[in-house]
Amino acid sequence: MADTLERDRARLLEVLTQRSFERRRVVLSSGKESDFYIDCKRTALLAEGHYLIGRLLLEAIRRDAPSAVAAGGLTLGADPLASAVSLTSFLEGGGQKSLHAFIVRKEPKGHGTGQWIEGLSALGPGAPVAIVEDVVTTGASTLKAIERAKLEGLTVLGAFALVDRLEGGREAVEAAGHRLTTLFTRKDFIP
Ligand SMILES: O=P(O)(O)OC[C@H]1O[C@H](OP(=O)(O)OP(=O)(O)O)[C@H](O)[C@@H]1O
Ligand SMILES: O=C(O)c1cc(=O)[nH]c(=O)[nH]1
Repeated sequence: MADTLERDRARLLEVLTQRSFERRRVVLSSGKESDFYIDCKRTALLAEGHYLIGRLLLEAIRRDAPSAVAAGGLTLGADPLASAVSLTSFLEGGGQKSLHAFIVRKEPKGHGTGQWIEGLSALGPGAPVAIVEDVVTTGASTLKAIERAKLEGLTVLGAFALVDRLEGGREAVEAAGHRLTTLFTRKDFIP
């Protein structure tokens, strides 16, 4: 099992490097400029990437937040991650141990239900959840998901991201009292 997870981790890094990592000038979500970008969606929306992300994020959640009953995060980056974790948990045994997925909107839905979180109705009040994220830069998006989940009555056990760009996001999330687990850091892409 440990061997296959290690192999999956190496393969996910290979796919992210080939498909998602680019050296180019970009403006980031925070408004900061950077000379590289990691578009994790390109990997997460590939069949193989979706599979690998599901396996590896679920394993991290089971290890660091074993009582989580759901995984979700801020749309859009987190959407395929939450889906992958949820599907994988069902395929790996289903039943009581599977994790539901949820999606935190950036703005509340402007009509209909007006809700902030899709998938909330499947979760009871105070339900323990894991926040998932693709890239952590300043940590603002992760914190937005955490704060909204808490405001909607969920209990946040921790955040789980694919890549930590090592630009202060971990410190911000931890300063707010939350644990952050990441599969990779910028050093895996720029040694
Ligand atoms: O740690 P931060 O400084 O918040 O930056 C990281 C966030 O930025 C990106 O999302 P983006 O805002 O580009 O939105 P998208 O997922 O809808 O593309 C990425 O998916 C993270 O959520
Ligand atoms: O900070 C961001 O906006 C950001 C950085 C990055 O490498 N990838 C991404 O999707 N967003």
